[in-house]
Amino acid sequence: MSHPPMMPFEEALLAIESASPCLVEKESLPLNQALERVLAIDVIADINIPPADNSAMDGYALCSDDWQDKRLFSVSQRIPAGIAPDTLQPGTCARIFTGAMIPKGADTVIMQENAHIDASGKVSFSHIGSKGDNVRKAGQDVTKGQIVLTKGIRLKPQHIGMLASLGIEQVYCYEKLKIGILTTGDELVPPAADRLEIGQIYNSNSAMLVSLIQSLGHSIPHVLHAKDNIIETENALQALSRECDLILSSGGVSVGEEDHVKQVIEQNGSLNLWKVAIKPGKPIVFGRVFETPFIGLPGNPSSTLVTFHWFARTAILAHSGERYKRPTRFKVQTDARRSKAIARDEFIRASLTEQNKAQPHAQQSSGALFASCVCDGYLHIPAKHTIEENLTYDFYPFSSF
Ligand SMILES: Nc1nc2c(c(=O)[nH]1)N[C@H]1C(S)=C(S)[C@@H](COP(=O)(O)OP(=O)(O)OC[C@H]3O[C@@H](n4cnc5c(N)ncnc54)[C@H](O)[C@@H]3O)O[C@H]1N2
Ligand code: MOO
Repeated sequence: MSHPPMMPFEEALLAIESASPCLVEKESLPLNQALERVLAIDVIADINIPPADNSAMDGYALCSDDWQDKRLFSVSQRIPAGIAPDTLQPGTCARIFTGAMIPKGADTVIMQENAHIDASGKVSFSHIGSKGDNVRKAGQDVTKGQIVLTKGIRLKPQHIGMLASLGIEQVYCYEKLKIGILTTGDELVPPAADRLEIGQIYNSNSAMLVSLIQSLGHSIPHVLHAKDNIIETENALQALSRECDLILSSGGVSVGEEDHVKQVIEQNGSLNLWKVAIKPGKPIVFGRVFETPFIGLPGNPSSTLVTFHWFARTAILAHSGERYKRPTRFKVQTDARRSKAIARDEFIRASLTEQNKAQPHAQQSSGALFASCVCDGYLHIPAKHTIEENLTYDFYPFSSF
């Protein structure tokens, strides 16, 4: 029996990165609801930040050319933050406070720790530093007309702060994606079931997929489960397609006659991707069913996790308008050795030692989820590579996803 060639990991990833159009519209949100939402427009500054030259210190503003050692200055005005100062009288200084506007005619602020006030209230300065010291120039942070935040970023607290400092209180974000989840399998019962009958296991992928999607900030209108038959699978996919922007499933995508997801997609949509050279997680379906974009992940829980991290997450980011960046990685060595090279890119669940070496967990079965609970991330062994102590490999911490 001949087997179709597997699709290389990198090729599958590129295909998903380039073929996932944005599926959602923009909505306007007040800043207090915009945290972790995806920005739908470029934000251009229509003011300078700071708007005017201002003092970085509590002290005295003067014209640096007027300074001489021991020269006495009279204090011609007092400038707290929030008021418009007068032009500085030549040869004088102004008492000034942090954040207050620098008066015209002054170019430098001397902090009060370096000022000496005599009995008559005149001030001299032991040293002045350089011209411009302690003056925060208008626009030094952001210049009017500058693109400050770009479309596609996920808004973090510092972005919200920046928007507020531009005077923006409503911002356009992409709507959340509505993602439907389908798990499949006769052997699965919900974790709430009292006890397992012979042959049964708890449905762990359902809760795991829900939380993976929650961690990306999207909504999950429906979570369904179908027994291993065409009718239930088809009904569930049809129901999900009515209310969701995207459907994610686990299980039923292998080659056995009990694997119905693939068949239902073939009859009611289209398949784009099939058998990726990745371990764990070879069988993946990427296509459309009843007009709705669909990603079918393998049912083995570790395969579900790995293929979610690499493929579903990538597609979800793109479909939700979020700019995609490959997960952060760093180079590590490993104590492990393996002279045999395999044809698939491997994502080995591994811990980092104090010497920053990756130590693979002993149990790497695609059905075994425990390793990913006690490890730090994935050690990536590219296809056709052996594992050797003196070579370096990419390590992807789970927090990168
Ligand atoms: N003859 C072949 N058999 C298999 C192949 C193959 O190429 N030829 N590929 C294997 C690989 S690799 C994987 S991965 C699985 C993928 O199978 P499916 O995605 O069709 O998943 P199922 O068969 O439905 O289940 C696999 C496994 O995972 C357990 N499972 C499924 N759903 C859940 C869930 N929601 N929660 C917890 N556990 C779940 C299920 O009980 C099975 O043990 O196919 C191999 N076979
Ligand atoms: O790679 Mo499969 O995904 O071995 O379980």
